[in-house]
Amino acid sequence: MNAGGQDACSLALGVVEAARRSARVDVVICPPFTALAAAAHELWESKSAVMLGAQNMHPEPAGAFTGEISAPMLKDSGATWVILGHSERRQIFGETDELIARKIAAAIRAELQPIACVGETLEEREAGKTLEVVERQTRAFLDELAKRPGFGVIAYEPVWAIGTGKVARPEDAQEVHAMIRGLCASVSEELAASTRILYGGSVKGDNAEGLLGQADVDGALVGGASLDAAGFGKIIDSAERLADAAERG
Ligand SMILES: O=C[C@H](O)COP(=O)(O)O
Repeated sequence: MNAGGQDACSLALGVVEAARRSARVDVVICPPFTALAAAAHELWESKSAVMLGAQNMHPEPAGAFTGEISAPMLKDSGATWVILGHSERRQIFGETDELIARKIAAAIRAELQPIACVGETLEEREAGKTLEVVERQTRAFLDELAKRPGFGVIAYEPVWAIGTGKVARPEDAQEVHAMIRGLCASVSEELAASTRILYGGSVKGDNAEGLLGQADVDGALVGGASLDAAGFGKIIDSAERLADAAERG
């Protein structure tokens, strides 16, 4: 519930400018529902390659679900992506693995690209259960992602790192990302090769390169730092530098 209305439009335009410096990085902005249509208009007017996503949706396409937003409604607003299973949805609103899998299936059916989130709490990490928890959460929706390899992405967001300023060490993020990649490979090599796995949790301009430089970290899901276009631009620049270096070998 940040940057609604006009804030979202000026922020979107700031991101559009920052993204123009990058030729290789895919950028998606996910404003609140109420700002989707206005942000879509700004992106269209500016002829930007920046894409638009929402932060949640209901699994049913229509019906008596007062106050909910469906995949077709998001598409009408101009969104082509949707974040699903964010830890705040799991923790505050009690969303289960099963419900999140239904939402992911519904998004794919509606041609919306899901950003499927997983991640352990501090308690689970301290109990040594990180890999077990993330594996359970990932397995719950993997068959849905496998129906369209490369269409959806997975975001690993340790709950203790979200909005806290406590970023995961790059090697710790890599360990979890490698496990998720392995789960994808257990379904198919195509799924493993084509699924982008993002890291989220206190990503900022000054720590992005270390995280994005890990073998299985393909991108970032950015919260707080995305509320400032200049700061977000530094993350895009880091990704661009790494992509450039990879291309040059
Ligand atoms: O939705 C964004 C992620 O939860 C990360 O948030 P953060 O970058 O503020 O830690």
